[in-house]
Amino acid sequence: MDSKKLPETVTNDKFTRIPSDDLKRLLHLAYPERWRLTVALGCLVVSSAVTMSAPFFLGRVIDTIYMNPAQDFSSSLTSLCTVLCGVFLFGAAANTARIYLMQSSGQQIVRNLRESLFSSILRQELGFFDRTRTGELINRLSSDTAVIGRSVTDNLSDGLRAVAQATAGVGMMFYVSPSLATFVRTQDSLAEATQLAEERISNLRTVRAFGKELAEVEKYVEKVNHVLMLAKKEAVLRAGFFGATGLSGNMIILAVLYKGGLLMGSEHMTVGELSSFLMYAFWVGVSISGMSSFYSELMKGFGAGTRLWELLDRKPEFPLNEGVVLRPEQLKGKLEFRNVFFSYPTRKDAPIFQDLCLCVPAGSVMAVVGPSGSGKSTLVSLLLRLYDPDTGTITIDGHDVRDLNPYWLRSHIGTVSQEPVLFSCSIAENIAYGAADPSSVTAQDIHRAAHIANAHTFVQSFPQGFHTVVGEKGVLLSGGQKQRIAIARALLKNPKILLLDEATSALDAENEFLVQEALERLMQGRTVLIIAHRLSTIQNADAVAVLDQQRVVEVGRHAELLGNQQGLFRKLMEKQAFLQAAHKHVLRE
Ligand SMILES: Nc1ncnc2c1ncn2[C@@H]1O[C@H](COP(=O)(O)OP(=O)(O)OP(=O)(O)O)[C@@H](O)[C@H]1O
Repeated sequence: MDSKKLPETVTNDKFTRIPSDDLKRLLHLAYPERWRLTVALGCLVVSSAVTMSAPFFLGRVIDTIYMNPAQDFSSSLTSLCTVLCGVFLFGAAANTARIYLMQSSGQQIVRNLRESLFSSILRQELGFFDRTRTGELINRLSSDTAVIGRSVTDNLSDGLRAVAQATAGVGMMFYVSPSLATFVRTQDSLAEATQLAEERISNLRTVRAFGKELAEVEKYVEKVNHVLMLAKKEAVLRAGFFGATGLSGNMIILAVLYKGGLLMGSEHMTVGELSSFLMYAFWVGVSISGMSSFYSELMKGFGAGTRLWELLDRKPEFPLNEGVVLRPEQLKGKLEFRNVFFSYPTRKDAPIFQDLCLCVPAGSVMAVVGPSGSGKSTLVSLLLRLYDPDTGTITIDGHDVRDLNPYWLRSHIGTVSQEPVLFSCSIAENIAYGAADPSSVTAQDIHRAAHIANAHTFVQSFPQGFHTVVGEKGVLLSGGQKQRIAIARALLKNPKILLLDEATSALDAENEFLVQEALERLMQGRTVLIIAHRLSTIQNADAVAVLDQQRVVEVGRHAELLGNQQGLFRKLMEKQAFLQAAHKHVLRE
């Protein structure tokens, strides 16, 4: 059968059958908590036994009252009730302990799951993040993990109790399968809505700048309406199902009363026996609905699990911490791109580089220029091994970066980008982030780096100095200030190789001078690849590489390249000079 034609059936099938591998994985998660869970199960047995014996003993109590109306039954009633009271207290204590143990181990399992999931997410190659939405990952981390945690503990214990209390009614469980498929889809659309909200909130400045709040609210409303529609469908199915089970429970009790009444009339049954029977019938009803909701909860667990396992098991395309580590004296910093062909994994049909070659001698400064979109930033990503070339090699001192340990590689490459990303913590912590071991960085190290990066004065002028918290992505700082913090961070890393992306945004003259001076200090004694926008940077570089048509079309010193009348570099410079002149002209008017 062609399974492609039946997506719905396939989805339903996936969630109505209990996949044995998934069951194993769920149980495996619970393994570290086995002792606590075993004690909890013991408590469950005790409390269930007490619960199940209650109707029997309560029947006895009723019989004691009704069967001996003439005699004095108060002493036997008192002793029976005292014993029962003790038994119920014991049962309640066991139940309390069970709930506590189940909940705490559930939380522990959720915690462990979140830890491994987060580390698995952070290990993935960048291409994975190009394809996967942030909101979806956040949803996996927060809600799916909690669903799974509940399904291995709370639900498992409730479920076991339900199974123990009623062996009948297994068939009823399968009633719920349609509502399960609906549930899984509800979760997915919720993830979509969350993703939209997350992206817009984190980029609120852009939303506000374009005055798009209302439009964004409309988009979000559309998504949550979809969630609501699915949730309503689920509610109808649930309502129908639980309404039906409630009705069947009542019908059972009515039938028992009718038949029991007749039996009592013919003196085949005592009133106590009938009461016990009724209570048992009631319990069977409760247990059946308990079992069905257990089944649906467990299925939710499997649904969430399937998505989580995928993420947990996903092997990153390249390793994080394996490969060759060079000795410090082996690392000189010579960079070479040899016949590199590259396209981004999400856009394989759009080649960025075709047969690109470029060599940067150790300790030299190479400025890269080229039209927008020519791949300047991509060169940086390839050197950092955020992506691998499709063919060709990239080497550092003759070693293919694919053979080098990516951790080691990145720890010897410093980067400062146009819009440096700072974390929402203090300035001191942001600077220390550059060091291999931030906890060993002293306040003096931070102050020294800030001095060299021309950041010390402005940081000290803040009331809280280096303890000032910079806000999400550093929004509380100006562009030039962020750059200088990023330079201080790169200084603490002390890398052999520097990859710089010069800011295009116009800084005021003083800020520009301070950033420029800090950058020059940072560049000293290192191999530098700089995406250059300023004429002074291009003029001072040891060589300039011009990117165009998916390759390096010209390399040479600034003066040499300008000498080539037909060259792209000259054209680019003329255009820039023209633009600058036009800009000045506009300003003067
Ligand atoms: N993560 C990505 N996934 C898919 N395509 C990408 C990705 N990043 C960049 N691109 C594409 O690759 C091409 C080169 O981008 P890149 O950022 O390297 O150019 P650039 O020369 O640095 O541009 P600019 O000067 O405008 O910053 C562009 O067409 C861009 O759309």
